[in-house]
Amino acid sequence: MPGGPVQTPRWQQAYGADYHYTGRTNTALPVPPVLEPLREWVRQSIDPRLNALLLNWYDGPGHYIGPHHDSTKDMVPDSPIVTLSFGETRVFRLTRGRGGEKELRDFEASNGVVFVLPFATNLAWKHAVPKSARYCGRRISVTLRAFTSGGVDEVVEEIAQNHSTTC
Ligand SMILES: O=C(O)CCC(=O)C(=O)O
Ligand SMILES: [Fe+2]
Repeated sequence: MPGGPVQTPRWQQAYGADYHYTGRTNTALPVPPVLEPLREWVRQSIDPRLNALLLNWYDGPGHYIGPHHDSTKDMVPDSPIVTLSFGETRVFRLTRGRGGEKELRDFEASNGVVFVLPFATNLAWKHAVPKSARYCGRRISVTLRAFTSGGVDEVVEEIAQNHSTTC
């Protein structure tokens, strides 16, 4: 159904800035306090421009994300995509090319691991978190991206304005 709800084989929620992917939008909620320390740590340790969060929950063998490039619409040029992994260990897979020419790199996304995907790598390689019958637990990934507009600061500003009183 064009523009209507679509099944996603995992749970997903954006915070701070709407997240666009494959023609769809995940509408953002304000960043909850529980995620602020993660956002701050990533901004201080990796890149202060990272302003938007996306959470993915993978529950059991049926949940996955297929090979894709992250959309760079509204993304700050040359900013990295950072992924924090929590819970069940999964494979984070990079692929490039097709058929016999296909290159594949698997990384272990275990609890507490941080991946930094440079902007150019996202353009050159697809990434995926494949499904497997051996998964029985839950993995939560927190990804951070830098968007030129609609970032966390604007959301915070908007909330402040909506809740400001004149008296
Ligand atoms: O869960 C992950 O590690 C990857 C998530 C992802 O690729 C995405 O949200 O675009
Ligand atoms: Fe992605």
